[in-house]
Amino acid sequence: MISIRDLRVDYDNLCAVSDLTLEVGDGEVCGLIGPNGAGKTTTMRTMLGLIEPTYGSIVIDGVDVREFPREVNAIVGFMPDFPPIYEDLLVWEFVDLFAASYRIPRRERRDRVDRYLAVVGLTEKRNEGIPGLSRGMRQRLMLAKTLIPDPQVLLLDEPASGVDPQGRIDLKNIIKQLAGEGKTILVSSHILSEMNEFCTSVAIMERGKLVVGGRIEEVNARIMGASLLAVEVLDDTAAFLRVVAADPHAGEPVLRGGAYEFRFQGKAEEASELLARLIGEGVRVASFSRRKENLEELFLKVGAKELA
Ligand SMILES: Nc1ncnc2c1ncn2[C@@H]1O[C@H](COP(=O)(O)OP(=O)(O)OP(=O)(O)O)[C@@H](O)[C@H]1O
Repeated sequence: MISIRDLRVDYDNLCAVSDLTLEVGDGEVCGLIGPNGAGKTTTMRTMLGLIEPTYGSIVIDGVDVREFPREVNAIVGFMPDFPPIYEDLLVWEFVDLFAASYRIPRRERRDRVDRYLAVVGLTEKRNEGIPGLSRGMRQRLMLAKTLIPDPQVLLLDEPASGVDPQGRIDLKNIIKQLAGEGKTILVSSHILSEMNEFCTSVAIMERGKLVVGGRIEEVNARIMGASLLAVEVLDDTAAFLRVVAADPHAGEPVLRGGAYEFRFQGKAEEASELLARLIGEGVRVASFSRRKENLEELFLKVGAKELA
């Protein structure tokens, strides 16, 4: 469990994180999302006790980071965005090196190394050299290394950055599996498209501040509305606009690429009733589609300050 309260972090004159309150429970994957410079890395480094906060508290699994930074290090596994990697080792040797640094006895090490290579899907690469690994495989190797001490909490800083699409799917599945085992995971990204598939909650940061946060469904319901409707009408736009304006679930239509788009807070049945009313009023509907808004659109909106 991660619990951050009223966190503020300053670098000299720059406030990198301000008023950040965030909770991530066991078995949860929280997506820490924001553009470059939003404060994601600073937040993670502060959670590790590497940066002293100006004020606020961070408690991880009941341990206060400020008071007991060493204890926190035993609970948290951190994977930086571009971690150093020793090129002249074999895959298993790299993980074994870290197992040795955690003083895991030699006889237990082999099992431990093989277990985590299997978790990250690198068993087949066990005896290969690191230079031959793709960026995605390197990230998985770093994850195996991070998992060696069996941390309850994982902080993954942009793990998918520079990774190809298949590599991202692999990472996503591994993260899901780890959450399924009850780990608490905070994963940062500025690429949103795949985050909504495996995160249980999101915290969207912009210039050090949390702009929106909460469980994915709540964020969907609160901010994005249930769905987005796109309707293409042939002629009678006035009648169309009148019917939509009278619908309690519909937001204001905006003409985009020949179709009117608007947020719709109702269910599928209510969307279907709206379509029936439009047709009943003589509006010639050429197309009518309803889709869920995804996080990427939310992020664009957040960036565009539409939520103010
Ligand atoms: N060591 C430092 N000294 C001074 N300013 C810093 C330092 N590290 C980061 N910053 C500044 O703090 C702000 C937050 O940076 P941070 O790296 O936490 O953002 P981020 O969301 O992780 O971005 P990125 O995706 O680029 O890593 C930025 O304005 C950055 O320039």
